Amino acid sequence: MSLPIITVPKMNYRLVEVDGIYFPDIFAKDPAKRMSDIKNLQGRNDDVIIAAYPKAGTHWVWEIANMLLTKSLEYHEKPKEAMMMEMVETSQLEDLPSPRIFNTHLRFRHLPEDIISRKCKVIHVIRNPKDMAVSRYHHVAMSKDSEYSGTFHEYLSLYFEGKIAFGSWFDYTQDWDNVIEQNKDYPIHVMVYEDIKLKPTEQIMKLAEFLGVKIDEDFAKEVADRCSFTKLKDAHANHKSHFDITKANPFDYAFRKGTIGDWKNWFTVAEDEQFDALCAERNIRKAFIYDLPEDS
Ligand SMILES: Nc1ncnc2c1ncn2[C@@H]1O[C@H](COP(=O)(O)OS(=O)(=O)O)[C@@H](OP(=O)(O)O)[C@H]1O
Repeated sequence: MSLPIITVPKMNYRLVEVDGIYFPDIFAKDPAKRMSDIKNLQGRNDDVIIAAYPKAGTHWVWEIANMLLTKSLEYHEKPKEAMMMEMVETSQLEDLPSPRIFNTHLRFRHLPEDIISRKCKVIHVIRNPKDMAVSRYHHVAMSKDSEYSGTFHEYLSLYFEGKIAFGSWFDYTQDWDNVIEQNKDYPIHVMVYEDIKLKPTEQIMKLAEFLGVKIDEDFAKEVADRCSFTKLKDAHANHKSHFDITKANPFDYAFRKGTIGDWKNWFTVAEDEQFDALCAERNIRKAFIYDLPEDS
């Protein structure tokens, strides 16, 4: 069966529509098979999944979770397979040592059935969607996979329409919101990028509790420090192999700026209003649209 394919203007890769999301055709020759292989992946009770829309801070949370689960402040060279579970053959995921921490941009319904039936812990990371739009634009403009040659404003139109990898932020957010609402007995811990940024120790303590890891506040402080933007960026500069896919500085898009509210430097007033109107139209809950107070 041939799947709908979308060619995105000024973007190197094409998007294949599989089960309601747009899958970049560079990740897999047969995206439908990849999605079905993921569904069939054998789980382990201590698997952890970090699920987030692109640019929510997935890799940051991965480092924090890894330090907590291993109770170590060492930087772990992230296995390529842990980058995004949908980016690699599932056979590579099977061999990873425990505890496996998988990153994904997929929806809850796409996750491995065995992992879900074991009630493995899921961390759902959210971030101000306007900042994610800016961050994603830089990613696609810098990555040699996408080599996006449009302007920020052209990209933002695609973002509003959802014609981008993994689909619309509005759909993604509503989908996860419904899942959390309807599966109250499933262990899903929501982390807000801005909260981690502003109160890292508190957020790390809460994550440790969710993961069932006993730590004291001093350890949480040390994890926060080791995972600060500057230190993580430096650490990853030494682990080049995972981020060597860009044509410019290979680390610029993975650890670009790490700030709250950069969208104000990029959105026009009209775009800001359009985005807010779409949020209202789609009944997106305020909790998903973090913003800085006016006077900050
Ligand atoms: N330690 C720390 N502190 C604050 N911010 C951080 C940190 N680490 C990563 N980042 C920022 O997170 C953005 C990348 O998000 P993801 O890891 O989810 O990207 S991806 O979807 O996996 O490509 C990207 O955001 P922008 O800087 O706004 O582009 C990264 O810089």
